[in-house]
Amino acid sequence: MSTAPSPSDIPVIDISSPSPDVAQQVLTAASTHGFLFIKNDGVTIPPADIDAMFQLSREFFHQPREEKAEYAIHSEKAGGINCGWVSMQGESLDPEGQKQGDPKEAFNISPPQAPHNPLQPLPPTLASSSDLLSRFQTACRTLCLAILSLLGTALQIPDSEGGSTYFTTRHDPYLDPSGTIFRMLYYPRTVSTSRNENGEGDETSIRAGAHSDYGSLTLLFRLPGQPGLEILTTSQTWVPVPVNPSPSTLPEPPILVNIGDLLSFWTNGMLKSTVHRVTFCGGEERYSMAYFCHPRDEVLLGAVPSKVIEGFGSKGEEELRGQRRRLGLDEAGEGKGGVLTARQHLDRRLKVTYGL
Ligand SMILES: O=C(O)CCC(=O)C(=O)O
Ligand SMILES: [Fe+2]
Repeated sequence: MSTAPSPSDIPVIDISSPSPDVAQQVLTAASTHGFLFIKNDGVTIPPADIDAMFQLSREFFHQPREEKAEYAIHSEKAGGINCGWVSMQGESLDPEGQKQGDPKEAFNISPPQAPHNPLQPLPPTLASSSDLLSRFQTACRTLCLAILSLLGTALQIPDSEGGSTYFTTRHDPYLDPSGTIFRMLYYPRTVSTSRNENGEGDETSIRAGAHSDYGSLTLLFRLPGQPGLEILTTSQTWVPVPVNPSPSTLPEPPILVNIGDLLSFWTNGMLKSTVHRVTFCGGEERYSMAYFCHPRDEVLLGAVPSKVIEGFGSKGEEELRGQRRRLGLDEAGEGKGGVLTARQHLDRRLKVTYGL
């Protein structure tokens, strides 16, 4: 009897010497867990920059509310549709499962290297570290492209269709705008007191509601001693994902990567866009950072030309059905048959999240 994969099986993959074997390891993790750890090589995303980014995040979120509110998301000063500051309870990642929005704050920053994006005005605390911010986002992008290239290799996309560059060329922000966004997250210290009749915490014990990510890949940075992230396994149980799965051998926490909805659609459900959430787990203040990598807006999410995906066949259907349910696509009768563009998919998700 096969057992459901558990987060303790999420592999730590060293991609510093890319090879077909490494590519296969990435594909296997992406199609069983939808999550994988990438060993931090100390160069692509220097640990010192990760530390400096967390320090910057602390400084920013600890400022008085007015300083942040000036750049509130959807305000004129925010600088773009999904940019700027999200206040406590300003966002609901699981609108059906939660009465209130998530008890967290966020600040969304658009890519620095996209010439067609209007320059996003940043609050002084962040603007004074704009070099660090740009460098960090560029490094995140480099890592995402390396992973996308490995996926192209493992899926054996024919060279005539772009081979290992199939995904990377579709992510080039110089050609078109994209939904790529970098997000700093702050979960203030809060005491969860609500219990239901079974003694279980209700939705107030949730810091970020159950959701899957919207883009193609997400890089997630967390801090040791700040747990809370959980993934929903195929046996429908919530299991924590450690910050560092092998602290004795890895001095630096590896970088957590998860597959988003777009890559799942694109691969006919072979890659898993796994549902995850953040729980209180002690209720101390918590910081995290997420780099949401998206393809260019106009990219069509039709089938990727891959014999590997064809061979996977209908096994991805359940994954796709779950996604459609989460997105309300079946109920609305939307999106059936037609191939969505990356932007259409993102707009749909943002509408639900922010009630736009
Ligand atoms: O804070 C975390 O650990 C996860 C956040 C997350 O899943 C998200 O923002 O999409
Ligand atoms: Fe997420």
